[in-house]
Amino acid sequence: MLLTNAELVDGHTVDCRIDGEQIAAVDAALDPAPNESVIDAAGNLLLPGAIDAHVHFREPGYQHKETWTTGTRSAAAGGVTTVIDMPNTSPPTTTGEGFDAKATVAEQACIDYGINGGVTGDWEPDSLFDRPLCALGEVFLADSTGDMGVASDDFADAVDRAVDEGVTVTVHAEDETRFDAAARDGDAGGPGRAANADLWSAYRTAAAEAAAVDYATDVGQETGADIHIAHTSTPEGIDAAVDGGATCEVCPHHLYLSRADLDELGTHGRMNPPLRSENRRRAVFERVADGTVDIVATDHAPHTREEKNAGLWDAPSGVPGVETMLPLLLESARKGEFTYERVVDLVAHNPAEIFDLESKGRIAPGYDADLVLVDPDDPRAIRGDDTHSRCEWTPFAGRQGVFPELTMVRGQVVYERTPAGGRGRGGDDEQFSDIDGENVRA
Ligand SMILES: NC(=O)N[C@@H](CC(=O)O)C(=O)O
Ligand SMILES: [Zn+2]
Ligand SMILES: [Zn+2]
Repeated sequence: MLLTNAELVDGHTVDCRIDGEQIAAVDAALDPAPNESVIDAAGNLLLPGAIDAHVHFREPGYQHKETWTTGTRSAAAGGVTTVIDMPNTSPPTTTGEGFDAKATVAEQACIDYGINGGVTGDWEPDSLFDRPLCALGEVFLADSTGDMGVASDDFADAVDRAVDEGVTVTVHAEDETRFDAAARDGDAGGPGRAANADLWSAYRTAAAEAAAVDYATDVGQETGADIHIAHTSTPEGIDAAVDGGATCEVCPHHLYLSRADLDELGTHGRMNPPLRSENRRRAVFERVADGTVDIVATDHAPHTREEKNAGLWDAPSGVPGVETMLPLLLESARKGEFTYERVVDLVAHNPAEIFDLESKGRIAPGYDADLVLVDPDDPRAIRGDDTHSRCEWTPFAGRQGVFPELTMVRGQVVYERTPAGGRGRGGDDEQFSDIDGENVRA
């Protein structure tokens, strides 16, 4: 197959030949071979498929929130060709058996994936490390969805083990002892007392993040482990990660939303770590734009609308995001808030490097043909009803995103939007193919 006249983020216009699952050649002009199928990509930007290094696809255990089928379709429609799935499912991915249960359902994936191993007081590292794990984590230094918070000793032991096994440790860094209990208990959300969603941000303090990042990076430096700090939400947390020799990620919700949005979002804006002040959001944005932050990943954490509509203290934490990450970043690039090269670093080059996805993340001969075509000048409104996640809502409703025209995984078109039926999203003009996603470690 030949993609012709595609523009790369460095401004070059190229033809790209795909042979089977890999990119065979990238050149200014390639002649189609007899019988070679040709896709004219003139006017489109050609990007490496995005790697979302932090998703919760909920299966096994919580299929009413998301499944591997709905989660990976949502990913494909958003230009994500590889995901790394987190262990807080049921059973949790903390034993060999737990891993196998997830590996079986993950075969429904229509994009490629990695499966992480989780750590709890009673995890079974021996059987777990027998399996083709992508990384360890997220290891929860504070409770979040799934109540998998670990004690410090267990964390340190797990990091030791990860060093022996040569895997990266992704850390959920919040220190519960630094939460502001008064913010919670001052408005316990009891009968008749509506708890304001902003109290979640007041409760799970910014200081709790920086303290936990310091702790995790200390353990990392003592052991020589590769520590990756998940979903950093504050400039202090990012700077602590960098100072401590760790890599870090920022989620779209901490880039584009702040406490100022909570009036509108209500409990749908509750996640861990929580939304921060507009000042902190801007400082986080700067660190993403200037390259301080290594990756953007979504922490795609779907819950049903019904679940999210419970009172503040009862609603589960987490927001979906796998489908809107690349579109939001491309819209920022379109508006000049950062460069297209930066976008590709954040969602392709850097995650591939951090998580040792050797055949992924680049448009070059020999790499997997995980590719996305977008019309960079055609943003659309984001709507919950248009997304393909089972939860069918998004905290980014009303914002603009630049969505893929076509997404390809290892040379197979998995998602395509055809202009024929008018170019609205979510209509008959979208097509998915049920290709067989593969475990990146298997
Ligand atoms: N981020 C969240 O608020 N929730 C995540 C868990 C997590 O990443 O902490 C979830 O699985 O729901
Ligand atoms: Zn987390
Ligand atoms: Zn998470």
